Amino acid sequence: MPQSVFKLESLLETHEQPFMVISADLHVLAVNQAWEAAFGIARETQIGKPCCEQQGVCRHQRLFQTLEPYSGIFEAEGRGKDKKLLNVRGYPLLDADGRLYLGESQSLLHKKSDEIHQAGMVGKSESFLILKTKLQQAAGIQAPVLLLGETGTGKELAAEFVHRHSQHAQGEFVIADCTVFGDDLFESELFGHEKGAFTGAASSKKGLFELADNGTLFLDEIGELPVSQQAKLLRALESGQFRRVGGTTTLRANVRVLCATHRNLADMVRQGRFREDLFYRLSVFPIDIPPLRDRKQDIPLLVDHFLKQFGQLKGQHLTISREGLIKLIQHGWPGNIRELKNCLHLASGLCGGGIIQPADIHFMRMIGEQAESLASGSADVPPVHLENAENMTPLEQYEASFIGSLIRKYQGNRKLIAAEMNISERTLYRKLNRLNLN
Ligand SMILES: Nc1ncnc2c1ncn2[C@@H]1O[C@H](COP(=O)(O)OP(=O)(O)OP(=O)(O)O)[C@@H](O)[C@H]1O
Repeated sequence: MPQSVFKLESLLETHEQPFMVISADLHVLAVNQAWEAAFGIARETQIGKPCCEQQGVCRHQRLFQTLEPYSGIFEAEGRGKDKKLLNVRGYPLLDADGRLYLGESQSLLHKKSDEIHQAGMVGKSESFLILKTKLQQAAGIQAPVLLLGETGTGKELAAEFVHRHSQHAQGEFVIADCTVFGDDLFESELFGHEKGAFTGAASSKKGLFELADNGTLFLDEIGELPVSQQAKLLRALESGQFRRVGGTTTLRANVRVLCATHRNLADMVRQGRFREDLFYRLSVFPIDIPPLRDRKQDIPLLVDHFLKQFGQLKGQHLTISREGLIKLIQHGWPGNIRELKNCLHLASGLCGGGIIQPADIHFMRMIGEQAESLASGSADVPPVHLENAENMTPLEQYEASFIGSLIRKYQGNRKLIAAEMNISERTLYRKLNRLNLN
Protein backbone atom coordinates (compact mmCIF):
# COMPACT_ATOMS: atom_id res chain seq x y z
CA MET A 1 0.00 0.00 0.00
CA PRO A 2 1.52 3.40 -0.93
CA GLN A 3 2.78 5.09 2.25
CA SER A 4 0.97 8.35 1.65
CA VAL A 5 -2.47 6.87 1.21
CA PHE A 6 -3.66 5.05 4.24
CA LYS A 7 -1.59 6.21 7.15
CA LEU A 8 -5.07 7.01 8.34
CA GLU A 9 -6.26 3.45 8.16
CA SER A 10 -7.83 4.00 11.57
CA LEU A 11 -10.28 6.28 9.78
CA LEU A 12 -11.62 3.26 7.96
CA GLU A 13 -12.33 1.83 11.38
CA THR A 14 -14.55 4.74 12.30
CA HIS A 15 -16.70 3.76 9.32
CA GLU A 16 -19.35 1.61 10.91
CA GLN A 17 -20.36 -0.27 7.77
CA PRO A 18 -18.07 -2.62 5.89
CA PHE A 19 -15.73 -0.45 3.80
CA MET A 20 -13.25 -1.41 1.11
CA VAL A 21 -10.62 0.57 -0.80
CA ILE A 22 -9.69 -0.55 -4.31
CA SER A 23 -6.70 0.54 -6.42
CA ALA A 24 -6.87 1.63 -10.05
CA ASP A 25 -5.43 -1.75 -11.11
CA LEU A 26 -8.57 -3.29 -9.57
CA HIS A 27 -7.06 -4.91 -6.50
CA VAL A 28 -8.21 -4.65 -2.89
CA LEU A 29 -6.00 -2.23 -0.94
CA ALA A 30 -7.72 -2.08 2.45
CA VAL A 31 -10.82 -3.22 4.31
CA ASN A 32 -12.03 -2.35 7.80
CA GLN A 33 -12.97 -4.53 10.78
CA ALA A 34 -16.68 -4.18 10.01
CA TRP A 35 -15.94 -5.73 6.59
CA GLU A 36 -14.03 -8.62 8.18
CA ALA A 37 -16.88 -9.23 10.62
CA ALA A 38 -19.61 -9.08 7.95
CA PHE A 39 -17.90 -11.53 5.59
CA GLY A 40 -16.07 -13.69 8.11
CA ILE A 41 -12.84 -13.15 6.15
CA ALA A 42 -9.53 -11.92 7.60
CA ARG A 43 -8.18 -8.84 5.85
CA GLU A 44 -4.78 -10.49 5.24
CA THR A 45 -6.41 -12.97 2.88
CA GLN A 46 -8.31 -10.28 0.98
CA ILE A 47 -5.78 -7.48 0.51
CA GLY A 48 -4.04 -7.72 -2.85
CA LYS A 49 -6.78 -9.87 -4.39
CA PRO A 50 -8.60 -8.80 -7.60
CA CYS A 51 -11.69 -6.77 -6.68
CA CYS A 52 -14.11 -9.07 -8.57
CA GLU A 53 -13.99 -12.63 -9.81
CA GLN A 54 -16.38 -12.03 -12.68
CA GLN A 55 -15.39 -11.63 -16.33
CA GLY A 56 -15.92 -8.36 -18.17
CA VAL A 57 -16.18 -4.79 -16.95
CA CYS A 58 -17.15 -4.61 -13.28
CA ARG A 59 -18.62 -1.67 -11.36
CA HIS A 60 -15.19 -0.75 -10.02
CA GLN A 61 -13.61 -0.61 -13.46
CA ARG A 62 -16.53 1.48 -14.67
CA LEU A 63 -15.93 4.01 -11.89
CA PHE A 64 -12.26 4.33 -12.81
CA GLN A 65 -13.35 4.98 -16.41
CA THR A 66 -16.16 7.44 -15.71
CA LEU A 67 -15.29 8.80 -12.22
CA GLU A 68 -19.03 8.61 -11.51
CA PRO A 69 -20.07 7.49 -8.01
CA TYR A 70 -22.52 4.57 -8.07
CA SER A 71 -24.97 2.87 -5.77
CA GLY A 72 -27.07 -0.26 -5.98
CA ILE A 73 -27.50 -3.83 -4.84
CA PHE A 74 -24.72 -6.28 -5.64
CA GLU A 75 -23.77 -9.82 -4.71
CA ALA A 76 -20.55 -10.72 -2.92
CA GLU A 77 -19.03 -13.89 -1.50
CA GLY A 78 -18.43 -14.38 2.20
CA ARG A 79 -16.53 -17.20 3.91
CA GLY A 80 -17.16 -20.62 2.36
CA LYS A 81 -18.44 -19.02 -0.87
CA ASP A 82 -21.58 -18.03 1.00
CA LYS A 83 -23.33 -15.44 -1.25
CA LYS A 84 -24.45 -12.18 0.34
CA LEU A 85 -26.48 -9.33 -1.12
CA LEU A 86 -25.18 -5.87 -0.33
CA ASN A 87 -26.36 -2.28 -0.50
CA VAL A 88 -23.32 -0.66 -2.06
CA ARG A 89 -22.07 2.89 -2.65
CA GLY A 90 -18.83 3.57 -4.51
CA TYR A 91 -16.93 6.87 -4.69
CA PRO A 92 -13.70 8.05 -6.27
CA LEU A 93 -11.04 8.91 -3.65
CA LEU A 94 -7.86 10.90 -4.27
CA ASP A 95 -4.78 10.61 -2.12
CA ALA A 96 -2.46 13.48 -1.23
CA ASP A 97 -0.44 12.85 -4.40
CA GLY A 98 -3.50 12.95 -6.63
CA ARG A 99 -3.65 9.17 -7.13
CA LEU A 100 -7.12 7.83 -7.71
CA TYR A 101 -8.68 5.06 -5.62
CA LEU A 102 -12.16 3.75 -5.12
CA GLY A 103 -13.85 3.65 -1.73
CA GLU A 104 -16.85 1.34 -1.41
CA SER A 105 -19.22 1.32 1.52
CA GLN A 106 -21.18 -1.93 1.76
CA SER A 107 -24.01 -2.92 4.06
CA LEU A 108 -25.64 -6.32 4.33
CA LEU A 109 -29.02 -6.32 2.68
CA HIS A 110 -30.48 -9.22 4.53
CA LYS A 111 -29.69 -10.88 7.75
CA LYS A 112 -30.61 -14.38 8.78
CA SER A 113 -32.03 -14.66 12.27
CA ASP A 114 -28.67 -15.76 13.71
CA GLU A 115 -26.87 -12.77 12.16
CA ILE A 116 -29.06 -10.17 13.83
CA HIS A 117 -27.55 -8.30 16.78
CA GLN A 118 -28.21 -10.42 19.81
CA ALA A 119 -26.53 -7.78 21.96
CA GLY A 120 -29.72 -5.76 21.72
CA MET A 121 -30.48 -2.20 22.61
CA VAL A 122 -28.90 -0.60 25.62
CA GLY A 123 -30.56 2.05 27.77
CA LYS A 124 -32.45 2.63 31.00
CA SER A 125 -33.66 6.26 30.73
CA GLU A 126 -37.39 6.84 30.96
CA SER A 127 -37.66 7.75 27.27
CA PHE A 128 -35.71 4.62 26.31
CA LEU A 129 -37.98 2.38 28.38
CA ILE A 130 -41.07 3.99 26.80
CA LEU A 131 -39.52 3.34 23.38
CA LYS A 132 -38.84 -0.30 24.22
CA THR A 133 -42.43 -0.82 25.36
CA LYS A 134 -43.72 0.64 22.08
CA LEU A 135 -41.39 -1.59 20.07
CA GLN A 136 -42.64 -4.63 21.97
CA GLN A 137 -46.22 -3.60 21.21
CA ALA A 138 -45.29 -3.13 17.55
CA ALA A 139 -43.76 -6.61 17.44
CA GLY A 140 -47.02 -8.14 18.62
CA ILE A 141 -49.19 -6.70 15.85
CA GLN A 142 -49.12 -6.79 12.07
CA ALA A 143 -49.69 -3.08 11.32
CA PRO A 144 -47.01 -1.14 9.41
CA VAL A 145 -44.63 0.69 11.71
CA LEU A 146 -42.90 3.98 10.93
CA LEU A 147 -39.73 4.64 12.94
CA LEU A 148 -38.97 8.34 13.18
CA GLY A 149 -35.73 9.77 14.47
CA GLU A 150 -32.58 11.68 13.70
CA THR A 151 -29.64 9.98 12.08
CA GLY A 152 -27.82 7.51 14.33
CA THR A 153 -30.55 7.25 16.98
CA GLY A 154 -30.94 3.50 16.43
CA LYS A 155 -33.78 3.16 13.92
CA GLU A 156 -32.29 0.12 12.24
CA LEU A 157 -31.58 -1.51 15.59
CA ALA A 158 -35.17 -0.77 16.63
CA ALA A 159 -36.45 -2.38 13.41
CA GLU A 160 -34.33 -5.47 14.12
CA PHE A 161 -35.79 -5.56 17.63
CA VAL A 162 -39.35 -5.54 16.25
CA HIS A 163 -38.45 -8.28 13.75
CA ARG A 164 -36.74 -10.43 16.39
CA HIS A 165 -39.75 -10.24 18.72
CA SER A 166 -42.39 -10.70 16.02
CA GLN A 167 -43.97 -13.80 14.53
CA HIS A 168 -41.72 -13.25 11.49
CA ALA A 169 -38.56 -13.76 13.54
CA GLN A 170 -37.67 -17.04 11.85
CA GLY A 171 -37.71 -15.39 8.44
CA GLU A 172 -35.10 -13.02 7.08
CA PHE A 173 -34.68 -9.36 7.94
CA VAL A 174 -34.22 -7.64 4.57
CA ILE A 175 -32.98 -4.05 4.49
CA ALA A 176 -33.95 -1.91 1.51
CA ASP A 177 -31.98 1.33 1.63
CA CYS A 178 -34.26 3.68 -0.33
CA THR A 179 -31.41 6.14 -0.91
CA VAL A 180 -29.83 3.74 -3.40
CA PHE A 181 -32.96 3.37 -5.55
CA GLY A 182 -33.06 5.77 -8.44
CA ASP A 183 -36.03 5.73 -10.80
CA ASP A 184 -34.45 2.92 -12.78
CA LEU A 185 -33.56 0.56 -9.91
CA PHE A 186 -36.54 0.62 -7.59
CA GLU A 187 -38.97 -1.68 -9.37
CA SER A 188 -36.49 -4.37 -10.38
CA GLU A 189 -34.80 -4.40 -6.97
CA LEU A 190 -38.04 -4.49 -4.99
CA PHE A 191 -40.08 -6.82 -7.18
CA GLY A 192 -37.33 -8.62 -9.15
CA HIS A 193 -37.09 -9.07 -12.90
CA GLU A 194 -37.27 -11.76 -15.55
CA LYS A 195 -34.44 -12.65 -17.91
CA GLY A 196 -34.25 -10.17 -20.80
CA ALA A 197 -36.68 -7.69 -19.19
CA PHE A 198 -34.21 -4.88 -19.93
CA THR A 199 -30.66 -4.45 -21.18
CA GLY A 200 -28.38 -6.08 -18.65
CA ALA A 201 -31.03 -8.47 -17.25
CA ALA A 202 -28.98 -11.54 -18.23
CA SER A 203 -30.90 -13.81 -15.87
CA SER A 204 -34.05 -13.63 -13.80
CA LYS A 205 -33.71 -12.30 -10.26
CA LYS A 206 -35.83 -12.32 -7.12
CA GLY A 207 -36.72 -8.93 -5.66
CA LEU A 208 -36.52 -7.87 -2.04
CA PHE A 209 -40.22 -8.65 -1.43
CA GLU A 210 -39.63 -12.25 -2.44
CA LEU A 211 -36.43 -12.48 -0.39
CA ALA A 212 -38.30 -11.25 2.66
CA ASP A 213 -41.12 -13.79 2.28
CA ASN A 214 -42.18 -14.89 5.81
CA GLY A 215 -39.78 -12.33 7.23
CA THR A 216 -39.52 -8.55 7.51
CA LEU A 217 -38.79 -5.94 4.86
CA PHE A 218 -37.24 -2.83 6.40
CA LEU A 219 -37.56 0.19 4.09
CA ASP A 220 -34.89 2.49 5.46
CA GLU A 221 -34.97 6.21 4.58
CA ILE A 222 -38.41 5.85 3.01
CA GLY A 223 -38.54 9.66 2.59
CA GLU A 224 -35.91 9.35 -0.15
CA LEU A 225 -38.08 7.16 -2.39
CA PRO A 226 -38.70 9.03 -5.66
CA VAL A 227 -42.32 10.20 -5.97
CA SER A 228 -42.49 8.38 -9.31
CA GLN A 229 -41.99 5.06 -7.48
CA GLN A 230 -44.24 5.64 -4.48
CA ALA A 231 -47.44 4.53 -6.25
CA LYS A 232 -45.84 1.18 -7.15
CA LEU A 233 -44.94 0.55 -3.53
CA LEU A 234 -48.42 1.55 -2.37
CA ARG A 235 -50.02 -0.85 -4.84
CA ALA A 236 -47.89 -3.76 -3.63
CA LEU A 237 -48.58 -2.94 0.02
CA GLU A 238 -52.32 -2.65 -0.50
CA SER A 239 -52.81 -5.72 -2.63
CA GLY A 240 -49.98 -7.82 -1.18
CA GLN A 241 -49.25 -8.70 -4.81
CA PHE A 242 -46.63 -7.72 -7.33
CA ARG A 243 -45.02 -8.79 -10.59
CA ARG A 244 -41.38 -9.07 -11.50
CA VAL A 245 -40.35 -6.55 -14.17
CA GLY A 246 -40.98 -8.28 -17.52
CA GLY A 247 -42.99 -11.01 -15.78
CA THR A 248 -46.59 -12.07 -16.35
CA THR A 249 -47.16 -14.05 -13.15
CA THR A 250 -48.65 -12.29 -10.15
CA LEU A 251 -46.66 -13.07 -7.01
CA ARG A 252 -47.55 -12.76 -3.37
CA ALA A 253 -45.26 -12.54 -0.35
CA ASN A 254 -46.03 -12.75 3.34
CA VAL A 255 -43.95 -9.79 4.45
CA ARG A 256 -43.99 -7.56 7.53
CA VAL A 257 -43.08 -4.05 6.41
CA LEU A 258 -41.26 -1.61 8.68
CA CYS A 259 -40.13 1.85 7.54
CA ALA A 260 -37.83 4.51 8.93
CA THR A 261 -36.94 8.06 8.10
CA HIS A 262 -35.10 11.01 9.61
CA ARG A 263 -37.37 13.37 7.62
CA ASN A 264 -40.65 14.93 8.58
CA LEU A 265 -42.89 12.97 6.23
CA ALA A 266 -45.97 15.03 7.08
CA ASP A 267 -44.12 18.15 5.87
CA MET A 268 -43.07 16.29 2.75
CA VAL A 269 -46.73 15.43 2.11
CA ARG A 270 -47.66 19.12 2.42
CA GLN A 271 -44.88 20.01 -0.02
CA GLY A 272 -46.08 17.37 -2.50
CA ARG A 273 -42.89 15.35 -2.16
CA PHE A 274 -44.52 12.33 -0.53
CA ARG A 275 -47.85 10.76 -1.43
CA GLU A 276 -50.50 11.28 1.21
CA ASP A 277 -52.07 7.85 0.66
CA LEU A 278 -48.70 6.13 1.10
CA PHE A 279 -47.99 8.23 4.20
CA TYR A 280 -51.22 7.05 5.85
CA ARG A 281 -50.58 3.50 4.77
CA LEU A 282 -47.08 3.43 6.30
CA SER A 283 -47.61 5.41 9.47
CA VAL A 284 -50.32 3.35 11.12
CA PHE A 285 -48.06 2.96 14.16
CA PRO A 286 -45.49 5.80 14.25
CA ILE A 287 -42.74 5.48 16.85
CA ASP A 288 -40.43 8.37 17.74
CA ILE A 289 -36.88 7.46 18.67
CA PRO A 290 -35.54 10.14 21.02
CA PRO A 291 -32.19 11.81 20.25
CA LEU A 292 -29.30 11.00 22.57
CA ARG A 293 -29.19 14.58 23.97
CA ASP A 294 -32.66 13.92 25.45
CA ARG A 295 -31.58 10.71 27.19
CA LYS A 296 -28.12 11.51 28.48
CA GLN A 297 -28.71 9.16 31.43
CA ASP A 298 -28.05 6.37 28.91
CA ILE A 299 -24.55 7.61 28.07
CA PRO A 300 -22.64 5.79 30.87
CA LEU A 301 -24.38 2.52 29.99
CA LEU A 302 -23.73 2.96 26.27
CA VAL A 303 -20.09 3.84 26.97
CA ASP A 304 -19.62 0.60 28.96
CA HIS A 305 -21.35 -1.34 26.22
CA PHE A 306 -19.16 0.04 23.41
CA LEU A 307 -15.92 -0.11 25.40
CA LYS A 308 -16.60 -3.77 26.09
CA GLN A 309 -17.06 -4.35 22.34
CA PHE A 310 -13.91 -2.46 21.34
CA GLY A 311 -11.94 -3.97 24.22
CA GLN A 312 -12.80 -7.47 22.99
CA LEU A 313 -11.60 -6.55 19.50
CA LYS A 314 -8.33 -5.15 20.86
CA GLY A 315 -7.89 -7.85 23.47
CA GLN A 316 -7.56 -5.12 26.12
CA HIS A 317 -9.68 -3.99 29.07
CA LEU A 318 -10.88 -0.44 28.26
CA THR A 319 -12.29 2.10 30.69
CA ILE A 320 -12.89 5.83 30.76
CA SER A 321 -11.77 8.40 33.32
CA ARG A 322 -14.35 10.44 35.24
CA GLU A 323 -13.25 13.59 33.35
CA GLY A 324 -13.60 11.74 30.06
CA LEU A 325 -17.14 10.68 30.90
CA ILE A 326 -18.03 14.25 31.90
CA LYS A 327 -16.75 15.49 28.53
CA LEU A 328 -19.00 12.94 26.79
CA ILE A 329 -22.02 13.89 28.88
CA GLN A 330 -21.52 17.60 28.14
CA HIS A 331 -21.48 17.09 24.36
CA GLY A 332 -24.64 17.67 22.29
CA TRP A 333 -24.34 14.47 20.14
CA PRO A 334 -25.82 15.70 16.84
CA GLY A 335 -24.87 12.32 15.34
CA ASN A 336 -26.50 10.49 18.27
CA ILE A 337 -25.48 6.96 19.26
CA ARG A 338 -23.55 6.37 16.05
CA GLU A 339 -21.43 9.45 16.79
CA LEU A 340 -20.84 8.25 20.37
CA LYS A 341 -19.79 4.83 19.10
CA ASN A 342 -17.38 6.30 16.50
CA CYS A 343 -15.99 8.74 19.02
CA LEU A 344 -15.25 5.90 21.47
CA HIS A 345 -13.76 3.78 18.70
CA LEU A 346 -11.26 6.50 17.90
CA ALA A 347 -10.62 7.23 21.59
CA SER A 348 -9.97 3.57 22.35
CA GLY A 349 -7.28 3.58 19.63
CA LEU A 350 -5.67 6.80 20.86
CA CYS A 351 -5.69 6.20 24.62
CA GLY A 352 -2.67 4.86 26.41
CA GLY A 353 -2.97 2.14 29.05
CA GLY A 354 -6.59 1.38 28.28
CA ILE A 355 -8.01 4.45 30.11
CA ILE A 356 -9.72 7.06 27.94
CA GLN A 357 -8.88 10.61 29.01
CA PRO A 358 -10.53 13.86 27.80
CA ALA A 359 -7.62 14.48 25.38
CA ASP A 360 -8.42 11.19 23.58
CA ILE A 361 -11.99 12.31 22.88
CA HIS A 362 -12.55 14.07 19.56
CA PHE A 363 -15.99 15.01 18.40
CA MET A 364 -16.69 14.39 14.73
CA ARG A 365 -18.34 17.29 12.97
CA MET A 366 -21.62 16.64 11.27
CA ILE A 367 -22.54 18.54 8.16
CA GLY A 368 -25.21 21.23 8.08
CA GLU A 369 -26.87 23.74 10.37
CA GLN A 370 -28.52 21.11 12.51
CA ALA A 371 -25.16 20.00 13.78
CA GLU A 372 -24.04 23.58 14.32
CA SER A 373 -27.04 24.40 16.46
CA LEU A 374 -27.14 21.14 18.37
CA ALA A 375 -23.53 20.77 19.37
CA SER A 376 -23.30 22.15 22.86
CA GLY A 377 -21.31 21.92 26.02
CA SER A 378 -17.95 21.55 24.31
CA ALA A 379 -16.71 25.09 24.81
CA ASP A 380 -13.15 23.86 25.22
CA VAL A 381 -13.33 22.20 21.83
CA PRO A 382 -14.35 24.65 19.10
CA PRO A 383 -16.02 22.96 16.13
CA VAL A 384 -14.11 22.15 12.96
CA HIS A 385 -15.80 23.79 10.01
CA LEU A 386 -15.58 21.64 6.93
CA GLU A 387 -15.43 23.96 3.95
CA ASN A 388 -16.86 22.32 0.85
CA ALA A 389 -18.13 19.42 2.94
CA GLU A 390 -20.86 18.68 0.45
CA ASN A 391 -18.21 17.93 -2.19
CA MET A 392 -16.37 15.50 0.05
CA THR A 393 -16.75 11.75 0.20
CA PRO A 394 -17.65 10.34 3.63
CA LEU A 395 -14.07 9.16 4.04
CA GLU A 396 -12.73 12.64 3.31
CA GLN A 397 -15.19 14.08 5.83
CA TYR A 398 -13.89 11.69 8.48
CA GLU A 399 -10.33 12.50 7.50
CA ALA A 400 -10.99 16.25 7.68
CA SER A 401 -12.76 15.91 11.05
CA PHE A 402 -9.93 13.82 12.43
CA ILE A 403 -7.21 16.21 11.26
CA GLY A 404 -9.32 19.14 12.49
CA SER A 405 -9.42 17.62 15.95
CA LEU A 406 -5.62 17.24 15.92
CA ILE A 407 -5.24 20.87 14.82
CA ARG A 408 -7.16 21.86 17.93
CA LYS A 409 -5.33 19.42 20.15
CA TYR A 410 -1.90 20.72 19.07
CA GLN A 411 -3.02 24.33 18.42
CA GLY A 412 -2.02 24.05 14.79
CA ASN A 413 1.55 22.82 15.42
CA ARG A 414 2.17 20.85 12.23
CA LYS A 415 5.20 19.00 13.52
CA LEU A 416 3.17 17.50 16.37
CA ILE A 417 0.14 16.78 14.18
CA ALA A 418 2.30 15.03 11.56
CA ALA A 419 4.04 13.06 14.31
CA GLU A 420 0.76 11.82 15.77
CA MET A 421 -0.45 10.83 12.31
CA ASN A 422 2.89 9.21 11.54
CA ILE A 423 3.26 11.10 8.26
CA SER A 424 5.74 13.70 7.00
CA GLU A 425 5.02 17.40 7.42
CA ARG A 426 5.06 17.68 3.64
CA THR A 427 2.29 15.07 3.29
CA LEU A 428 0.33 16.78 6.05
CA TYR A 429 0.66 20.09 4.20
CA ARG A 430 -0.75 18.52 1.00
CA LYS A 431 -3.61 16.98 2.94
CA LEU A 432 -4.47 20.31 4.58
CA ASN A 433 -4.59 21.93 1.15
CA ARG A 434 -6.67 19.18 -0.38
CA LEU A 435 -9.17 19.19 2.49
CA ASN A 436 -9.28 22.99 2.65
CA LEU A 437 -8.12 22.98 6.26
CA ASN A 438 -5.41 25.65 5.85
N1 LIG B 1 -29.82 1.58 22.25
C1 LIG B 1 -28.69 1.21 21.65
N2 LIG B 1 -27.84 0.38 22.27
C2 LIG B 1 -26.67 0.01 21.70
N3 LIG B 1 -26.29 0.40 20.47
C3 LIG B 1 -27.11 1.22 19.80
C4 LIG B 1 -28.36 1.65 20.33
N4 LIG B 1 -28.97 2.43 19.42
C5 LIG B 1 -28.14 2.51 18.36
N5 LIG B 1 -27.03 1.76 18.57
C6 LIG B 1 -25.89 1.62 17.65
O1 LIG B 1 -25.68 2.91 17.06
C7 LIG B 1 -25.37 2.78 15.68
C8 LIG B 1 -26.40 3.55 14.86
O2 LIG B 1 -27.66 2.89 14.97
P1 LIG B 1 -28.64 2.68 13.70
O3 LIG B 1 -27.85 2.36 12.47
O4 LIG B 1 -29.68 1.72 14.12
O5 LIG B 1 -29.19 4.16 13.59
P2 LIG B 1 -30.19 4.78 12.50
O6 LIG B 1 -31.10 5.68 13.24
O7 LIG B 1 -30.80 3.68 11.69
O8 LIG B 1 -29.19 5.63 11.62
P3 LIG B 1 -29.47 6.26 10.14
O9 LIG B 1 -30.62 7.19 10.27
O10 LIG B 1 -28.21 7.01 9.87
O11 LIG B 1 -29.70 5.11 9.24
C9 LIG B 1 -25.36 1.29 15.38
O12 LIG B 1 -24.04 0.82 15.49
C10 LIG B 1 -26.22 0.69 16.47
O13 LIG B 1 -25.84 -0.65 16.73
